[in-house]
Amino acid sequence: MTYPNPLRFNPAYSVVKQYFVHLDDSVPQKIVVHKDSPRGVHFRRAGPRQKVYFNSDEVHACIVTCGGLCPGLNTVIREIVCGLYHMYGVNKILGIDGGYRGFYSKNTIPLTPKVVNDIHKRGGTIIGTSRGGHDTSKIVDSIQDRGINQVYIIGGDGTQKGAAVIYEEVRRRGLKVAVAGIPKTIDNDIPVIDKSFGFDTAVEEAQRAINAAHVEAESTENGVGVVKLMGRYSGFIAMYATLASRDVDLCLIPESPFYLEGEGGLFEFVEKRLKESGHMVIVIAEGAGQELLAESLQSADQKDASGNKLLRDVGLWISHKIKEHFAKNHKMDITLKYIDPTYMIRAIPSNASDNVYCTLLAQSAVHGAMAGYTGFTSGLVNGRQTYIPFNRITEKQNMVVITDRMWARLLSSTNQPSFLGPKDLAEAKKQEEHPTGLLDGENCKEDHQPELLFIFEKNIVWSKLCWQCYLFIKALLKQKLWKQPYSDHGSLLLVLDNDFLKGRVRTILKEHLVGCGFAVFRDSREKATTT
Ligand SMILES: Nc1ncnc2c1ncn2[C@@H]1O[C@H](COP(=O)(O)OP(=O)(O)OP(=O)(O)O)[C@@H](O)[C@H]1O
Ligand SMILES: O=P(O)(O)OC[C@H]1O[C@](O)(CO)[C@@H](O)[C@@H]1O
Ligand SMILES: [Mg+2]
Repeated sequence: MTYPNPLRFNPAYSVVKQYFVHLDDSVPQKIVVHKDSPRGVHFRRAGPRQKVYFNSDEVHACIVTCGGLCPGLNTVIREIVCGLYHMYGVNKILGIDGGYRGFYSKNTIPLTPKVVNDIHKRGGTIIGTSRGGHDTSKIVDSIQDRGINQVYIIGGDGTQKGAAVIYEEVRRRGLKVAVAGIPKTIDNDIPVIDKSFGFDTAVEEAQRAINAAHVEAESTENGVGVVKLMGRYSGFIAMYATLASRDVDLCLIPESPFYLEGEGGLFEFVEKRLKESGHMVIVIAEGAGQELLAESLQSADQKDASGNKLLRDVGLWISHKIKEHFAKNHKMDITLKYIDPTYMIRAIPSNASDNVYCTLLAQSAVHGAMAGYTGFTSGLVNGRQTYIPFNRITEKQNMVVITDRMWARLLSSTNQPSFLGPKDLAEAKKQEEHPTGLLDGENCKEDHQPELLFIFEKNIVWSKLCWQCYLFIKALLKQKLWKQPYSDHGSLLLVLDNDFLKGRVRTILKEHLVGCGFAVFRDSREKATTT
């Protein structure tokens, strides 16, 4: 059963030409394609439909926010409530208190346009958030018992995985419930979408910390300012904040391994830059260099309630290491100031452009749910609002591709080392002279014909590698993280003791190495597999 969309009588919208989105409208995921390449994945274009699946009176909606804070959460809540109320005449809207566990352990919070009127001016989330506590069957019981038929779930990669499970359970029970996600990630680590809401605000706020570090550094002789920014596995905030600032001399992100000692190392660069300019600023993403920390601090791995690895403070660690190096070698007297603005950056309200972005995401989610779509995340793809199936959002992580132009821009703006040795650079040059045509890491999955290859110790087929894998393996070799042997195959085996690195390695294995045709051993007893 469908109903005419009540928006057709809305004076604000009824004058818009072609206000309703055609059912067949779609948005391509890849916007730059070659002449003869296939059309690729397309997503449904978001927006109001001629017909809606829910009669406004029967809608009972709820909103939940999960995971860490992000600027704009309150704006999204506000705009879902106002969108449902003003555009569709829905007035039964509940806030779920404190994340997923709130479905079954807390009272709900009634939400009206009046309650949410001013909340976009505040940071945080008025309905609270949490990690852990995802009990699918209790959550869906609660949805069923309360008669909820639209569930709006705002959160990061973990939350969207949780939303996908809720959607499956709702389907299994045959309930008439729309499950809609809104992607939230200050780290910008959700794939497919152009960028996440709150990201611009975070980058803007990071400028204040970088400015402070710069002022401190340039006011003393050999002043070093270190700023730690968020970015568990993806260094986007650090990269964009660095590019925006122009005062940063060195940006370190999880995707680009580095080392401290010796030729081409970090200490050498710091010394050089201090000699040249008398001061320097280092921006470091919290997930950068975790493998180096793990080597020097042998403490047990800890996890948060959602199972995310708790990171060690890399900012504190690197500050200590730099001070220790210069003190030990009596090289020069330095003054180092460490600034950790991480929580300040995510606890603020969203800026003007993020507010508009949040409004579009929220309204798109509302239009989608009202039209009867479910199991989707509302997201901006190539500048267009779309509905993205959960599995596309949860299957991989968005990471900085260090062979993309953006990272190259950063390297050229900071003039920092790439942390590749002379031999690596010679290899890299060779690759440039005989390119495989796969300079964009993203392409390697599709363009390489997978064939079963083992990684032999001295015989890695470099020409088969995409740029990302090339740099990655080189960095691992340098850090001696490949361990011999898996003798019956004569192949190298990657043995990593540290959980964090395993996570990163797994992502790169999945995204790139397998795409480049490598066989991957899951553990020493398993057979090689190309999946
Ligand atoms: N695989 C999963 N299946 C079901 N629920 C999950 C899964 N992963 C995470 N969750 C749930 O999603 C919620 C949020 O997860 P998490 O704490 O990892 O934050 P997130 O959504 O990834 O956001 P952030 O950007 O802050 O990391 C938690 O309540 C957690 O229990
Ligand atoms: O201290 P919390 O709340 O667990 O959040 C820390 C993590 O959350 C994030 O901000 C993602 O939301 C990461 O950048 C960071 O590692
Ligand atoms: Mg997450």
